[in-house]
Amino acid sequence: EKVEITKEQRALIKAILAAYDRHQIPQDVTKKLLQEQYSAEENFLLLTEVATSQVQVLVEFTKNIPGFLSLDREDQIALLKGSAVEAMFLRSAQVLSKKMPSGHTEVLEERIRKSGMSEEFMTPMFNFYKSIGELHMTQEEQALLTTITILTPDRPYVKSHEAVERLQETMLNVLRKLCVLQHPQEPQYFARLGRLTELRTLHHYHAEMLTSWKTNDHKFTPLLCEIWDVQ
Ligand SMILES: CC(C)c1onc(-c2c(Cl)cccc2Cl)c1COc1ccc2cc(-c3cccc(C(=O)O)c3)sc2c1
Repeated sequence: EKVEITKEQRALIKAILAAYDRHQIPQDVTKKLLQEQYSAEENFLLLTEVATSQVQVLVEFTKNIPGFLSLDREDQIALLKGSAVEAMFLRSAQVLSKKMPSGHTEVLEERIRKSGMSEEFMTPMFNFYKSIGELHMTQEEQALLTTITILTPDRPYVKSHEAVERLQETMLNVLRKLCVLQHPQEPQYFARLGRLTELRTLHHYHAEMLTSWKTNDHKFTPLLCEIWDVQ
């Protein structure tokens, strides 16, 4: 049967896309990735700076997700803490899969590979980046996928599970229709997007990455310590 996007769903896509485009890491932060010299310390510091800026951007973006601010306040925090790593994998994946004209791709890959991270995380991380690159997501799909990741009901300490689930379901319905309309040649496309739940295993790896950095006495910013419960 014909897939129709309703007026409300179109308004939802417009609001989420506008928020996604409006909240970006400032140029002066991302420009440093291109300029500063290379060393494990410098790379780690730059990645920490960009990640911190990305969290600030993520908080602003999340506040513009229709319905998010009407959730219980503690649940809003729990959703942000629970999804930050996954949202940042998605964002850095856009950069690494040459989706961004900014020319950061090679530089970012180099700095991530040489940031003092244990080798064992490189393979799963760059496999994920490769699978994202092969999806050729549109801007709307990226924005909606980030929104759906943030609105995952089963994060630690979320109390009103149903309220979050209802919001996420609304967004999933829109994304499902978008995928059919924007990738008619690939009926499995939405299912492939769903397989990004491998994001969760990356989240698990990331917790170990943080520990390995910490044991090597790497410092994080107060915001990252708060959102990742480190220190
Ligand atoms: C604290 C730090 C050492 C760290 O710990 N774990 C991770 C991580 C790593 Cl490695 C990989 C995945 C996820 C995480 Cl969370 C990080 C670095 O995380 C980030 C987070 C966001 C972004 C956005 C970027 C970016 C570049 C150019 C342009 C743009 C743009 O949006 O224009 C964005 S780079 C970048 C690096």
